[in-house]
Amino acid sequence: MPAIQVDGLTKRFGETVAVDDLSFTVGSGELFGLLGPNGAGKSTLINMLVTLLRPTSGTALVDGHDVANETAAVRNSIGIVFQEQALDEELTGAENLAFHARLYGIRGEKRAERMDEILDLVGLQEQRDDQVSTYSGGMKRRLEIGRGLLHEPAVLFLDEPTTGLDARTRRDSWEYIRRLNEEAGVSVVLTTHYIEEAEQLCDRVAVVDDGRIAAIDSPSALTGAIGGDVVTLELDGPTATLRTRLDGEPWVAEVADDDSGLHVTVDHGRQRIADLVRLADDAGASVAAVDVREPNLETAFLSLTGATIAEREADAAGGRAGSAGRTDAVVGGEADR
Ligand SMILES: Nc1ncnc2c1ncn2[C@@H]1O[C@H](COP(=O)(O)OP(=O)(O)OP(=O)(O)O)[C@@H](O)[C@H]1O
Repeated sequence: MPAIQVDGLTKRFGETVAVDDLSFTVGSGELFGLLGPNGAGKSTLINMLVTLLRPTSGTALVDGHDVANETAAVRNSIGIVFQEQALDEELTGAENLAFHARLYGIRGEKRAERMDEILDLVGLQEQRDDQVSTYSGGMKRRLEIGRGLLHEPAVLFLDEPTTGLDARTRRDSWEYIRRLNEEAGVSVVLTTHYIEEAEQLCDRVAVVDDGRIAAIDSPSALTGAIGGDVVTLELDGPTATLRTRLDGEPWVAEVADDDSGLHVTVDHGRQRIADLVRLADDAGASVAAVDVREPNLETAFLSLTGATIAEREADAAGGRAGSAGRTDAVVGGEADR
């Protein structure tokens, strides 16, 4: 049984289509990422999957349970870590876990055992009796992740799990997330707007843009699909002859030009620089500068959506400033239906 099966899932807020007719499957045991800029619809999607928002249309099964009418079963099958921290800072790490375990009806010896396992898994055994207010940002995040795993959920949802952490702590967090995915055997669905996080951590990534999935595949397949490196030649002199010559070269996959220069797509860009400079010389154009961009998820995102994540976020910030319509209380009124 897949961890998640989504069919035609849609969520509208008035005129805004936050999630637009999505269909995809997350395999059991998979570490699955939703990558997209702020405002792409990732949180809305997650909130429907964890039963905090009712879909406008479409269906979603989590661990085989329907999010629209098997709310309790879905909630028992999942762990959630939200963007905003939700720990009691006055309590110790162990007390935070114990409180949560009680909520889930985990009692007696079982509770002590499970807490021990979790504290080992997230590397907080030594600090279990320290007050959470003394924890670093990374430790707090690990405690929250551990808490989400206490009741042995089939699927763990992490909404922007490393936002606000410094680069080093972010990398450490990836280690823990990978470990719990492997050791605890839990399927993980995380949202991120960090390209590197999706690339380094996820088995498969859905590129989400404007409520839709632009592509879904492993990071290497997504980057491979753009095909080759892009060598940009900044040129002095006419470029028409050079363009024609390049079009005739079997090792050149594509040529495009704009104000910044001639963009030549080739395999192994660095090894082709000498050839490109020679061809330019022969064609009467001299090369003022060369730049090589090797494909990564950032360039894949760009080629799939026509903009970088940063550009999309700037657009969204502009749009948001202009509309006062958004209510941030995503669960408002819908949580306890
Ligand atoms: N409760 C709401 N009421 C009205 N509009 C909403 C609501 N929640 C989200 N939206 C809109 O739906 C779109 C998707 O938002 P969503 O929060 O899901 O994006 P996101 O990718 O998760 O970004 P973020 O990381 O900022 O949460 C945005 O245009 C947003 O303004």
